[in-house]
Amino acid sequence: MKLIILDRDGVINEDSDSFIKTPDEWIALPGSLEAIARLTKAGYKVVVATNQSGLGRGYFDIMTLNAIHQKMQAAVKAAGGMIEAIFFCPHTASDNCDCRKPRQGMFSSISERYETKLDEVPSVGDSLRDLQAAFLAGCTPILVLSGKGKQTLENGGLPPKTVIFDNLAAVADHLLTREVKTVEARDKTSQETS
Ligand SMILES: O=P(O)(O)OC[C@@H](O)[C@H]1O[C@@H](OP(=O)(O)O)[C@@H](O)[C@@H](O)[C@@H]1O
Ligand SMILES: [Mg+2]
Ligand SMILES: [Zn+2]
Repeated sequence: MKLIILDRDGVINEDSDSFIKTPDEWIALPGSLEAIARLTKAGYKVVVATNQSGLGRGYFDIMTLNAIHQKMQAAVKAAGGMIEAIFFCPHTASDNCDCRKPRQGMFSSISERYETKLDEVPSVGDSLRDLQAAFLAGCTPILVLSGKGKQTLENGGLPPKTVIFDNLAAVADHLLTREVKTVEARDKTSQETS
């Protein structure tokens, strides 16, 4: 199974220091919807894992979060892609839950849901906690420089194996080009041995 795990704010859509509190505040980042469509068409299952402490803080309620995600799903579908599932942590840091990144609770849930280990699964984020949760879950941490990504890079301390791309479109380019090269290499090898 080809799986990719995406952080939401700062990767798919613009982030805000005052949180994304309404559907109107949800604005897709340039190229992100098309990137999800390309990954979908290439056979990737696209899953979102997002910290949404705004719920626990009372900045918005679950109906509003669902409306934000309906808008995101409609935008992705209109671009020709699909988000298979959205996992979110509603808690604040003081709740000390297991699902808030950098803890890996959401990643364990994804592994259970899809009955697959997450070794080397690409996991894209703009915050250090996204990368830490991904690394702990055995994924390949991918930092994008959109959202808080540039600040995350400047702050340093990235987990081992982290790879860095400008944005989600560049991540899709990399993953899909790598696949073509793999196929070409396989074809070349099979031609040489035939
Ligand atoms: O990037 P993802 O995980 O999709 O979502 C991040 C949001 O839940 C919010 O997370 C908050 O962090 P705290 O929860 O206050 O530490 C802040 O960083 C906000 O700017 C941000 O919008
Ligand atoms: Mg983020
Ligand atoms: Zn949680």
